[in-house]
Amino acid sequence: MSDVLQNTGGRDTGSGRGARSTERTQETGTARSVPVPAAEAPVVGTPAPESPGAESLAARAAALDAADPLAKRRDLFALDDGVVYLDGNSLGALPRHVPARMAHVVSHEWGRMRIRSWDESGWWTAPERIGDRVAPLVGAAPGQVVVGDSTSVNVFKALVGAVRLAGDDSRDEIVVDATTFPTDGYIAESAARMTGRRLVPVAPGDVPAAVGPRTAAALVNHVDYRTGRLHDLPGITAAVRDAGALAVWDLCHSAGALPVDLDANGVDLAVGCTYKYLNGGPGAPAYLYVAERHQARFDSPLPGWNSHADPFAMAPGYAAVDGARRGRVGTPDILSMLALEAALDVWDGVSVHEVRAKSLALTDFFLECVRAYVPEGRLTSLTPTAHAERGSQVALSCADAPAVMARLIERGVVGDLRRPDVLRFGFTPLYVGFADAERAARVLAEVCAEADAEAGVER
Ligand SMILES: Cc1ncc(COP(=O)(O)O)c(C=O)c1O
Ligand SMILES: Nc1c(O)cccc1C(=O)C[C@H](N)C(=O)O
Repeated sequence: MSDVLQNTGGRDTGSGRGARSTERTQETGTARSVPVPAAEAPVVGTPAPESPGAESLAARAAALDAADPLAKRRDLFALDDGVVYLDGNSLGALPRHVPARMAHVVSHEWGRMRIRSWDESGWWTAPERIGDRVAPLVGAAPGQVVVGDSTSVNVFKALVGAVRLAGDDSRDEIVVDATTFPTDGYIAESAARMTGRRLVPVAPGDVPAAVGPRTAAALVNHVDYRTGRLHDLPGITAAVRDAGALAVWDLCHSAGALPVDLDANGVDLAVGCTYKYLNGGPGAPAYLYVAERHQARFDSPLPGWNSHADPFAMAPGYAAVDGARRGRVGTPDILSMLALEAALDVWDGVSVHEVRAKSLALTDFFLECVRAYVPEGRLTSLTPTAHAERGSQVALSCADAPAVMARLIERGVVGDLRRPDVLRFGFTPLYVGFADAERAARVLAEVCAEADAEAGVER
């Protein structure tokens, strides 16, 4: 391979790691064994002379940043100048204005208004109001997205709801993305058992061939959390629907990073989190999309009182409310929900297409810098080079990934580790710039060289 990086295009590297068994041993976003970076830990400020081409790449980065229409958005976020934050695909950064907004919510709406806030501060309608703020970011017309609960819980609602919408008992299979983030796989397995269906795990690319008259629903991740591979949402959705089944998408790693176009692609149901590219904060509520055409028949497996047509009647029998609100369950987590609502302000005036263009330029440039700085064969890229197959993260693998990520974080380049050997770098176009990408690659090269020197490896 002539490339400095070997590229496995996001496919299994053949190292004997079954996707499932690896995924079941995931650690928290920043590997627990990795020291938390000091907020002020500086990154090397000037190009290291020994890095080939560093000066020209640094100059190119400066020019790209100067021409970047989104560059100013970074000022909206609380970030440390000396740190390159490439972990927004695990936890998005804090928009600066959120603490003051939350101080008002806590001291005034909760502290002074107390119970009146359910009506007068708009708490009761927050799930659907904020759903309508998320909707344009995922290409949905208003009235189809409701915010609340975790992604895991919404996967359950969406998948069981999809099987019920499919109706026909002869549709006795649920197809699931075999490379999925584990929670979706666990819940799909449970949903299959509960609904008396057989679970059929297949790679996303094989879903069109796997669906047929026996398929009730297919659950697929839009972007693979480990490799950063972007799956073909339009093509897979069309194949699933042509088979008479329902397409359910997990958008955790795509919403806020690239256009999703749920309505235009005829997606049936979708879920996603808001704490990654949407910057809603740790544990921010997730969302559920139910296409309008399905809403009247959507039969939630969690019919709590918040989705009752007349919740305050407190009637013993359940009667579902109309619309996206049917996806609600119980009392929403108002503080997290209002933090998310405030955080979404950073999207005002931003086009998702502009974000996508910058995301691709950033990941291209990062890969170019890694190729220039890191000796050939030291790292293997798991992220596809084709734009049509790439999300907004770069995943690089090497045998000593845990030690490499620990050193990177010590030096202020914050990515994360997915055991056993994946270094993940998330590029969040609203606050990551080209100079960040160049610095991250340069520090990565230094760290790899140090680790090699200590291990007595010559390249
Ligand atoms: C693709 C995907 N789905 C689901 C989840 C988990 O969702 P939650 O823990 O918020 O329920 C994550 C990340 O945590 C994820 O990356
Ligand atoms: N949700 C997380 C958490 O509560 C702690 C640490 C990490 C996370 C994550 O979101 C992990 C993430 N979904 C991933 O892609 O690996």
